[in-house]
Formats: sequence, structure tokens, C-alpha cells
Amino acid sequence: MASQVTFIGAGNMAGAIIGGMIESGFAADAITATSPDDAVLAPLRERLGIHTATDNAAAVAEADVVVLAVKPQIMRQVCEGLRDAAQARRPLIVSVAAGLPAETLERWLGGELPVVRCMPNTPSLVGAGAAGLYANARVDEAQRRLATELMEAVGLVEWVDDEALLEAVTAVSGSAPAYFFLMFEAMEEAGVRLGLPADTARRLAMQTAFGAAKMAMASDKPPAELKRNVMSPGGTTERAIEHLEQAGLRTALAEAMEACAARAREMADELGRD
Ligand SMILES: NC(=O)C1=CN([C@@H]2O[C@H](COP(=O)(O)OP(=O)(O)OC[C@H]3O[C@@H](n4cnc5c(N)ncnc54)[C@H](OP(=O)(O)O)[C@@H]3O)[C@@H](O)[C@H]2O)C=CC1
Ligand SMILES: O=C(O)[C@@H]1CCC=N1
Repeated sequence: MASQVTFIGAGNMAGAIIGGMIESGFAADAITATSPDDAVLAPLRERLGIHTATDNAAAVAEADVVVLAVKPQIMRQVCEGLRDAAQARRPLIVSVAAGLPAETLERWLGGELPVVRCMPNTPSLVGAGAAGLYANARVDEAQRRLATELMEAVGLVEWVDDEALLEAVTAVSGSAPAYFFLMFEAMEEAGVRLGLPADTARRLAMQTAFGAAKMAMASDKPPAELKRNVMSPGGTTERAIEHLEQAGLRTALAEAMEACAARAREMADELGRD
């Protein structure tokens, strides 16, 4: 029988992973999602055919894998409500929450449990996610494979062996779809100022990002060389790249990513205190 996977929380991130799992052929029957609000669950039930529940503990009582997908700020209260069910069932816990350490989650869940911390991203919805995973010492090989299988159903999986590296993963991929969406906004606005209809500028910018990523992934050349190949000497791209460098795009990205990782550490300190 397939492993039963229960998602605690059915918001943006859980919805993206569940949607991607179904798309990649996971049995809807093996997936349960919970929310305090049945209005959030009804479309998932009707559109995807998964099980839903408003009682978190009851859903955990039948799970092999419990994916914790609520906001970090309410994770403690949610985990404490799951204590008895989690200790009785001892499922693999997969947390997608930013910041919160595995040890803190175990404590809130009432004791030692196998915990995989996962930092996914929302393109999981279209099977193009990128996730960093870390397992605590209580996760066995079969559970590691299960977590890999779950997240590979929705995209790329990279394991890290130092939990602190998940902060870097958050900066490089967890939060990063938003950086690209910001670029799409900015490129569309600039395209409109240059005279293009907004939807034409948007489509061209998005297709170009898609093409650039696809080409870079298929190539054995480093991005710097692919970039040089677009830059004819004395041409248009060279002028554009000079502007981006002078305007400090590299520094802005580095600082934004450092701030992102620092915020993950801050959240662990703020929320993990007893
Ligand atoms: N969004 C993203 O791109 C990413 C998010 N994450 C992590 O994913 C987690 C969820 O984020 P996200 O999906 O964006 O947030 P959402 O707010 O979209 O989803 C959280 C869901 O949990 C529900 N919820 C609230 N209380 C409970 C409860 N007691 N039991 C069950 N469900 C409950 C909320 O319902 P209601 O709205 O009714 O309160 C909401 O639907 C966070 O920990 C975040 O750090 C990680 C990587 C990327
Ligand atoms: O912004 C956040 O806190 C979450 C975690 C990574 C992406 N979204």
C-alpha cells in the first residue's frame, strides 16, 4: 500500500506540492490535507480528489508522513496539538517551515522523532520546484528515500548534511521565485515604457527567462560564458550588462540573499524560545 501523506496546512506551499504530486501521478487517495477552514479544503477535495480533514490530530493518526506546512509563527501551537498523535504513530515529519530547527520541532512534538526539514519553492506546483532537504539522525534510509521520492515528484532535490545550510537554500531557491517575479514585473514595466503592449512584454520576458534557464541547464558552459556569447562587442547587450553591473545588481542580489538567510536565523531565535 502507498505511504499515507498528511499535509498539516493547505495554503500556498502545501497546495503547490500536492498539485505537483497529483500531476506527477501520486495517488490522490494517499494524500490528506488539513485546515481549520473547510472552505479552503473543498476545492482541493473536489478538484484533486484528495482526502481532507479539519482535525489535525485525527489526520496524523493515520499518516506515514506528516508534512508540516503552516506558517512558522503558528507552528508551535500546531505541533503541540499533534503531540499525542505524533508520539503514538511516530510518522516521518517533513517540515517545510522557514527557519525552525528540527530539534525545536521535535521538542514541540513531544520528543524524539524522525524529522526531515525541507525548503521547497512554489514552482513545485508545475513540477519545476527546487528543494533543499536535511534529515536528523533519527531518519532511516527508507524514510530518506520516501522524502526524496515525495519532493522529486515536484522537482529537483538537493540534500544538505549541515542543517544551517538550509538558510542558504532559502536564499538561493526557497525565496528566489519572488526575485524572478520581481524581474518580470520590472521588465514588463520597462518594455511598456519602450512602447510594447504589457502582455507582449510579459510573454517575451517570461519566455526568455524560461529559455535562458533551459539553455543553461542543458549546457556544460558556465553562465558567464553563455552571457558573453550574447554580448557582441560594441553591441546592445554589452551596453545593458554594463548598466546592470554599474547599478549594482550583483551587490543587491548578494545583500538580499544574506538578509534572507539572516531572517531565517532570526525566525529560529524568535520562535524557538521556550
Ligand atoms: N510560500 C512559499 O513560497 C514557501 C513557503 N514555505 C513555508 O511553507 C509554510 C507555509 O507557507 P505558505 O503556504 O506560504 O502559507 P499559507 O498561509 O498560504 O498556508 C498556511 C495554511 O495553514 C493554514 N492553517 C492555519 N492554522 C492551521 C491549523 N491549526 N491547522 C492546519 N492548517 C492551519 C492556514 O489557514 P488560514 O489562512 O485559514 O489561517 C493556511 O491555509 C511556511 O512555514 C513557510 O515558511 C517554504 C518555502 C516556500
Ligand atoms: O517568505 C517566506 O518566509 C517563505 C519561506 C521561503 C519562501 N517563502
